[in-house]
Amino acid sequence: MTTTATTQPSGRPAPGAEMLEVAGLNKTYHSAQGDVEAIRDLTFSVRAGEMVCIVGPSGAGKTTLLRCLSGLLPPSGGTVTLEGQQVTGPPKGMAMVFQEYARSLFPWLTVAQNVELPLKEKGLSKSERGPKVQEAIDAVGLGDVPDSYPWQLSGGMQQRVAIARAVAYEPHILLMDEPFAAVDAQTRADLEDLVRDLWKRLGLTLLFVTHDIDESVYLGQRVVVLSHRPTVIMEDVQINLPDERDQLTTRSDPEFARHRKHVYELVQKAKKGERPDADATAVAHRAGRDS
Ligand SMILES: Nc1ncnc2c1ncn2[C@@H]1O[C@H](COP(=O)(O)OP(=O)(O)OP(=O)(O)O)[C@@H](O)[C@H]1O
Repeated sequence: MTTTATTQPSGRPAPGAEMLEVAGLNKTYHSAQGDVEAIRDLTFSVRAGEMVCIVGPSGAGKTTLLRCLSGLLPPSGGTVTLEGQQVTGPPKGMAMVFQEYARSLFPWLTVAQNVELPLKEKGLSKSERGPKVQEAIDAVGLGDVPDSYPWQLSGGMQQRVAIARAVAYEPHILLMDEPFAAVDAQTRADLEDLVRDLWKRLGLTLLFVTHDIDESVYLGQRVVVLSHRPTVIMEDVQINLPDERDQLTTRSDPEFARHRKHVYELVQKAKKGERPDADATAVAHRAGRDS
């Protein structure tokens, strides 16, 4: 499919333009212990400015998927296309935030230096970097600790640094891999609101992987539910909640409860090994053919 890439002054595609296209993606790991088919046949797309969450049972292949999307792992088949270009290595317009903030920040660099590093690698001059670093640190509420070292900060604050670093880079798409799994519940709620706020204010395109069903419904405009391994899509669920969300009102909205129930049931089915109808039929055909 071709991209109708009308771009904005920032170089990002205009909202609604095609951003990420995953077509027939599959991934099988080969090892001495045998082959592991992690991803079978994934097709979905993300438009510029969308917030898409991905949930699925443990071991479904979420990390494998993100690694294929970010060009860190070659797929066994199918394609990943970002802004019309096939992904064959880490793409320039992509940033990632991982669960393990402690490992992703450099302990010998200050908050500001951690945020600045990718901008140096991008080739920006010192005078260009300064305001972008300040803006990103302010945006995540760490404006008063630019000279602290990561190990002087709480877990939630460290994850804010990782988010600031990703945002300062001005990625066209931001991938987040269970970014709040290691922080306490209150901090997690604050960080969820921070991500929604940054997404809206900065016009980010976000792909957010989580184990947490409530979190996926609270954050996402869509929730893509993955089946058990080998992974296919169980359902791509549209979340019809207002764009203005907050922890109290949104989570007590009957529509939130309805979506939550639906996604929960899908994940339970996935855990039991149920598959979407089309794939189950294909598996039955394959079994019949092979017997
Ligand atoms: N390097 C590897 N070699 C062989 N198998 C692997 C490798 N990495 C992952 N797998 C297998 O691929 C499947 C998917 O793993 P993956 O880590 O992508 O799942 P996940 O959904 O991210 O899991 P979790 O939610 O528990 O983090 C699992 O069965 C896993 O054991």
